[in-house]
Amino acid sequence: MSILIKNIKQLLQVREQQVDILRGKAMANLPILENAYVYIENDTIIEFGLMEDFTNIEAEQTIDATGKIVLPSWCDSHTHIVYAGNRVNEFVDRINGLSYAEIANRGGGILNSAKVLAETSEEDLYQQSLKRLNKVIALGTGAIEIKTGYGLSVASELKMLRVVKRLKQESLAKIIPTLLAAHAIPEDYKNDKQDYINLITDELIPKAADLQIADYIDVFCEEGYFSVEDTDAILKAGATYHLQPKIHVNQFNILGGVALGVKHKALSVDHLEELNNDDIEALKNSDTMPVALPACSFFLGIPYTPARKIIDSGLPLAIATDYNPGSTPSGNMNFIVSTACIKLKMTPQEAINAATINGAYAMGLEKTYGSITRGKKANLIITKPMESYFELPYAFGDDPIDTVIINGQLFK
Ligand SMILES: N=CN[C@@H](CCC(=O)O)C(=O)O
Ligand SMILES: [Zn+2]
Repeated sequence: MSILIKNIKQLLQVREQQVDILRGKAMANLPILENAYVYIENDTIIEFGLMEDFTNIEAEQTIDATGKIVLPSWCDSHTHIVYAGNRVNEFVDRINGLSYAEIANRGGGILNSAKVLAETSEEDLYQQSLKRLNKVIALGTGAIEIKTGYGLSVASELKMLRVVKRLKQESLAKIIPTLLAAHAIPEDYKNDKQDYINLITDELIPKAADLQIADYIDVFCEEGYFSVEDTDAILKAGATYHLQPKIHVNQFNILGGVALGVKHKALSVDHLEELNNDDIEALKNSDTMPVALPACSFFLGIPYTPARKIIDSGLPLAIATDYNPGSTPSGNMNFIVSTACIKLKMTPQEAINAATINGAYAMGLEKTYGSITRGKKANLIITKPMESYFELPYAFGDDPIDTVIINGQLFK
């Protein structure tokens, strides 16, 4: 199958040379071609350029993108989209004054999702998750990380990983599985946290590694969940099985998880709603990507990650949805890009870089996704007609997308 997209008003994120990561000031540069074309064959970007340099290419399908913007599909590097049911009652409880922590302390929160997931068949869990996955692909996401963490037992965590594996096999989108068994202390272990940690390090990690069913390891390093010492032990066990960390840190409290993540060569440290100078210093001269999750801040009413401080310190930044039933029941990357501009004070150029190339980096996919580069995967968004790409973040809450191409195939 070959597709030619012609008369593109603005072609965004055009990189002649491979770029792995954008840090600091480099995030302000979003390379664009005005009045351009892209040619794809099967699942690969073959050629692109200006219409004035276009010499006829015979394609099986030609799309006229007059007045429209084309860009690489979004790379969402942090989600929990495999879950069962929802937590809409807790949403109402929070409106009525309870905090996220108070709900969790009453046995709600992650434990509530774990209980429902345990009672849900694997097939049902797959179908519920597939619906969400297809919804976010139609919203422009072409590569997505999916975490476990609502299993909290060997059997249920493996059930979640099998569901992610099936999504990965059956979807056109690129899917990256992460083992987040250390998401909360299960009810049965509430007085024996160490026993649960041992179960993760001695049983679950070796099993997941043996099945080659997880690419990364995650821990929720937070008061009331896993301490820095717990996180250290779990990441050490993960390293034995070559599972690189991508961890939840600094969502509510600064415990020292950022420096710990850097010490363990984490691919990313995510959340960072709370961040101090020691954290910034720890991230300098590292290859760890800070990841902001602005929709979580929006939904919970907690501080936004200080993106300006991060970028102005010369660090890179990625943005992701955190799609999950408790703190972010939305996987709309278009909204994330808007929120990054409106609330994190990122420019449209920085936000789009954070949601494409840097998002790809935060999943280890920077060589194959995240930019319009010859040889990369043909995952593209064609927008509805607009004056300029600034309208993408500006018209927040709109669905700006006309067509989605995933792996060289028309999805929407
Ligand atoms: N903070 C930990 N995990 C999720 C929320 C999980 C939940 O509430 O179900 C997050 O990233 O926000
Ligand atoms: Zn999360």
